[in-house]
Amino acid sequence: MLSTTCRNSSTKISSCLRTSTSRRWYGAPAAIQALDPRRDKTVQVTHSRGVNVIHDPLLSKGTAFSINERERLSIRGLVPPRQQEMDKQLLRVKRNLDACESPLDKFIFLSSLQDRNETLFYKLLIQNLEELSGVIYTPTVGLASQKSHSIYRRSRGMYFSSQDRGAMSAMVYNWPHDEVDVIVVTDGSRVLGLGDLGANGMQIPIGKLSLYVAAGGIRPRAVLPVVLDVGTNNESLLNDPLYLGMDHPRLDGEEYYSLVDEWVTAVTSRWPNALIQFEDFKYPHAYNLLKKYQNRITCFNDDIQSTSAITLAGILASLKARGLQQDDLSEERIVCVGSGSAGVGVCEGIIDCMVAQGRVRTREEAYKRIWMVDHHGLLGNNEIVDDAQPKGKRMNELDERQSCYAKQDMPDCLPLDQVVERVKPSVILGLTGVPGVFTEKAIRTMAQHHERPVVFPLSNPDTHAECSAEQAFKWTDGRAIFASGSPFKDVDLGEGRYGRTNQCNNSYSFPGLGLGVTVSRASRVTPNMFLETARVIASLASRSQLKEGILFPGVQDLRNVALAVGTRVCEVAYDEGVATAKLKPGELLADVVRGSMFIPDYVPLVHQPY
Ligand SMILES: O=C([O-])CC(=O)C(=O)O
Ligand SMILES: [Mg+2]
Repeated sequence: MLSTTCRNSSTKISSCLRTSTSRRWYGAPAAIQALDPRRDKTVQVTHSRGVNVIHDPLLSKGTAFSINERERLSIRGLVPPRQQEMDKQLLRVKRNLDACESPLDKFIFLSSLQDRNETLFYKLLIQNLEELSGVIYTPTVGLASQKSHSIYRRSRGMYFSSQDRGAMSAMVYNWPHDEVDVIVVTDGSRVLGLGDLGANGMQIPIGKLSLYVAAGGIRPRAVLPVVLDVGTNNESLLNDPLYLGMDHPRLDGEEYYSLVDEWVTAVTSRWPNALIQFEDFKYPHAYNLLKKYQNRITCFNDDIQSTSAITLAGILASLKARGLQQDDLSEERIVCVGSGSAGVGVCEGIIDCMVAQGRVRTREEAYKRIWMVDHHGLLGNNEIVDDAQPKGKRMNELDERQSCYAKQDMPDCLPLDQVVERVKPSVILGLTGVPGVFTEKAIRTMAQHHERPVVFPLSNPDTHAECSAEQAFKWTDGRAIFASGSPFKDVDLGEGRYGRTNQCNNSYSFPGLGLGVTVSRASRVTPNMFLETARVIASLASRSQLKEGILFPGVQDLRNVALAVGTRVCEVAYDEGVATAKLKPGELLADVVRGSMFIPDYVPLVHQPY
């Protein structure tokens, strides 16, 4: 467990790392260092020349090629004569970006920059992470996904579709890079809270992987965004002549699972060490795939597991903010609205934590602390007659994961307002994808019973949040502890007081997780990695920040958060015996992790003939 004594977020993160690594040290993984020319800041070697260098976003320096490089790489005369360093380039791209009128224009501009010059793109992104994560990631990436087929410029990543059956093990060799550390894959069936967007879902893996690089320090050439295009049930996309995905309804059942299986076999045969992140798969496919693969390959599901880690971190931090014991979650009364992959995943993480804290004896006891509500109402007992809903309406739809939460002493399908009235929850979580589901009545009722009600509308993008920050603070007289999946501005409460908003998004958890898994070359992603991720993040805000309702460091600090999480995940990997990177004694683990993080600086580019 990391230190909880530090004060401000950046000193806190670094001293947490010291505390963490003082327990043990590991040597630098020589094999890993040797793979990346950027880590030791020496040179980058390429077989390419001329326009192939200028047009390769991983090699291109735009106008920053030196005279020497221009000569040796045969690009003399192919770029303007003046050599311009990165600071000037940054000035130009930032000005152009600021001139874009809409967030979608900014998205298109940044995608084009990423396609021209990844080093510059990542420098700009890291320097402006808070502002730009809202463009390349939620909320704007949601709009960009909806419009992806009409704003399409250039392909990024790989598509595997229903017409590629039998060809996938060959297709994976079409990807130009032998080293792939992280793959983010979606079938586009539940893109954020926006539903089925088919092949347009590609923008999500691209955005996630941009954060893997910017925050998690994974190398740009070692990431692979993937869409499994199994069709779409989105009629308006199917009828749109510009749509770029397969024009048939979604495959399901055996047809679906065998296609995913062919893909998993193909990618793991070419890149056996890569971490696979399943993203935005609809329930129950998300769970079925996780169950099938989590003990076979290095993989996890972002919406189930890393959303769970950050939400747990938020609840743990809120305990401290409310002057309660962080190591006792079992006194909380939690209403979770949403029973899909994220809802169930978040609740499982909370249950795991309650059990790990040793305050409940069994999981059954822990389930009693969570009331789950779906679009029908409470998951309750359909034997208890309630006029509000016809008896037996929904119970048989629940699977074994959801039915653990069904309350035997309350009527099934009880509406949210009545659930809140009866339960008097301290925490309400929204994972529905349905905007406005948190009613004024429900939140006001919470505020009557709790000094600081914890209100987390977590659905993305912001237009799909269960309530806005403004509503949460208005309905609680400014007393809410508020966190949302997508960013909301702090709310001016008057008289110099502000309602502080937190972004409780898995972007706080997955980059560090991927970093730790990559550096340790963990063969499995284990439940403890998520629990420890939550604990690390929950320990990062200072006492005074917590008092104000600030639960996490800001988005601008995501790189430091990833470093703290990555270090802890590495430790867990070695402790649990799943790490496979061969380490020699000599360095602190935190230094190894920090030293492995990609930094977007130009290094001399050297041509090497084949
Ligand atoms: O992408 C995000 O912002 C968080 C996430 O995984 C989701 O909402 O599906
Ligand atoms: Mg997601």
